[in-house]
Amino acid sequence: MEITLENIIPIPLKENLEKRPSQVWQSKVHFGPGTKVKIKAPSGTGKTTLVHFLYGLRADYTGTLHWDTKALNKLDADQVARYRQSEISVVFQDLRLFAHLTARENIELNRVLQPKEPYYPDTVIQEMATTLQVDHILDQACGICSYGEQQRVAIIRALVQPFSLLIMDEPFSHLDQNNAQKAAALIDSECDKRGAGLVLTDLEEDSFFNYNTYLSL
Ligand SMILES: Nc1ncnc2c1ncn2[C@@H]1O[C@H](COP(=O)(O)OP(=O)(O)OP(=O)(O)O)[C@@H](O)[C@H]1O
Repeated sequence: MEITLENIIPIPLKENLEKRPSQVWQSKVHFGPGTKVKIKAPSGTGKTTLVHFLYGLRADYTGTLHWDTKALNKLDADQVARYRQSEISVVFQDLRLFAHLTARENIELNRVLQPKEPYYPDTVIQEMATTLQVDHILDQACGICSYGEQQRVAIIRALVQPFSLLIMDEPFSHLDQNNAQKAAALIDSECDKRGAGLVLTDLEEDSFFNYNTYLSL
């Protein structure tokens, strides 16, 4: 899928935006397959706001946001659900895991929520968890996992479904360099396997991916 933003202004940030330039807000921007985009911006400039707009969770903006050729606000609930099942995957900054479900159950929900076959067999959960060193907490409730463990579970959850665009909001904020490197390598390989695009927001620069584009907010 392609996401196109045209002249988007978040209503809560409108006054601030009049004081500073941005390469995303009040511009025309495309996100789509095959392109890795890094959005580096200081705290409070709207990274999470942007991710919520892109995923269709918030619409308190002016301007237009298209998923492929349709304005997001013209898609019905079924169409939005289908995109989220098979085209767009996300790692939220606040992760949005179910605290009372185990790590495996959280991941499994995403894996099986497919109209046809799951993209991957369930054995892939164990493989990815071993790669990211969270296999020992797979059967533990997410609510009692450390934030860094939960972050890796949320990353795996995003990777077990099909997608052509992966959006991640500060996905490595609680990972040490070694674990962030492993997670990035797994993400990179899963994106390349699907020919998918990546949009990653963060406070700092990183060398985890070969970004095609860098944008400021
Ligand atoms: N639903 C909302 N309604 C009104 N204002 C909001 C809403 N969500 C966020 N804001 C405000 O918009 C600004 C940007 O918030 P946002 O969480 O998008 O920033 P961020 O760049 O992700 O920050 P951080 O790096 O600290 O996570 C903040 O000043 C915040 O208070």
